[in-house]
Amino acid sequence: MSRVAIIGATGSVGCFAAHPISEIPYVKEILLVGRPGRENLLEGITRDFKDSYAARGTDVALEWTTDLKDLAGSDVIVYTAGVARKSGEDRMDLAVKNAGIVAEAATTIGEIAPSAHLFMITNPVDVMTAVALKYSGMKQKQVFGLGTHLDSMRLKSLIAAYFKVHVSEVHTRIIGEHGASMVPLWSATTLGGIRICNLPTFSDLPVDRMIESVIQGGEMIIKYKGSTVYGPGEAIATLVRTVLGNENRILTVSTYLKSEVHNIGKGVCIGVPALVNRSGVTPIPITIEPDEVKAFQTSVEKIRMNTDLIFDRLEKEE
Ligand SMILES: NC(=O)c1ccc[n+]([C@@H]2O[C@H](COP(=O)([O-])OP(=O)(O)OC[C@H]3O[C@@H](n4cnc5c(N)ncnc54)[C@H](O)[C@@H]3O)[C@@H](O)[C@H]2O)c1
Ligand SMILES: O=C(O)C[C@H](O)C(=O)O
Repeated sequence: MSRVAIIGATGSVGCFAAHPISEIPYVKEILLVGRPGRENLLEGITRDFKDSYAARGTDVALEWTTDLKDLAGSDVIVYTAGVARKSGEDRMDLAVKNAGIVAEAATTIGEIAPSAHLFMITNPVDVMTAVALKYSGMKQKQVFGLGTHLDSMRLKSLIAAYFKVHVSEVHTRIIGEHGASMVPLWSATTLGGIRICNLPTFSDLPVDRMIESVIQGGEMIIKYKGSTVYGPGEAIATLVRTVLGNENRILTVSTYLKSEVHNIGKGVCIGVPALVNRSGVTPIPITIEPDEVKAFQTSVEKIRMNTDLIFDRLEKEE
């Protein structure tokens, strides 16, 4: 039975994620991690959750801490600490601020919990995954980010609604940046197992409008309600369950690329389809259409440039 730690647990997404994570059958302990000075808030959140566990009949031990040393023995560490964007900002605007926070924490995590899986949520998530990987010194398989999994779920929801089918009938994937340069893989999108491009009605599908809606998905929610919570929270729990349950699912997460996608993106952390199980995350080799290759190349270069800028800056600060 496993222990999951959530860093940034006083924040919107970290706090909510503790709820679906507590429903995962393999989870026996949850540790909520917050900053010193937030003790009362952490105690209040913990008491409130414990009431919900009693009401639901959940047998999970829940504790809180402000000391990263308590991460020892964690199986999965979900990292949600850092600043969130406000409406009108780009996720990349958070890179400098959050990189410093992530680099410091990742260094400690690598020392305290070197065999855990480190699962990054903090934005810009692709760049933060690279920072966490470098500064934790952990293995590539162990450090991954939510990447374009949430974007893929947003597209899945739009396609299901358009065709009036259950979401489970839709398989789709967005790869690349969790941001404006994301790349929808229509070539890998199926409805009831049939390639969507082979459906007579595919030409009517408002693909551009759908992708724009996914790109703007986070922005619109932040504009209307302040932060995205339930979508990312459930998506986080899916990944935690897949790892702890050794479920061998193929999910689109941010991971360290070698040559898996047309030899593009070596050394960059970005969203690609990956096998997810108890050993961690392994990107799977794929072949995609020429226009998708071109768009993925553009997305990779954007993330590579921003990651290099952040690494330079962090090195200068050391
Ligand atoms: N990848 C995704 O799909 C996805 C989804 C949702 C949120 N996010 C990102 O997750 C992060 C958290 O989002 P949120 O809405 O919960 O934000 P929030 O402002 O509600 O919470 C931020 C959390 O980080 C902590 N924090 C802030 N500055 C810190 C610092 N200097 N050191 C340590 N901890 C610090 C806060 O105490 C709080 O617990 C943001 O970067 C956001 O963009 C990513
Ligand atoms: O959009 C954001 O800033 C939050 C998150 O990345 C999301 O897509 O919900």
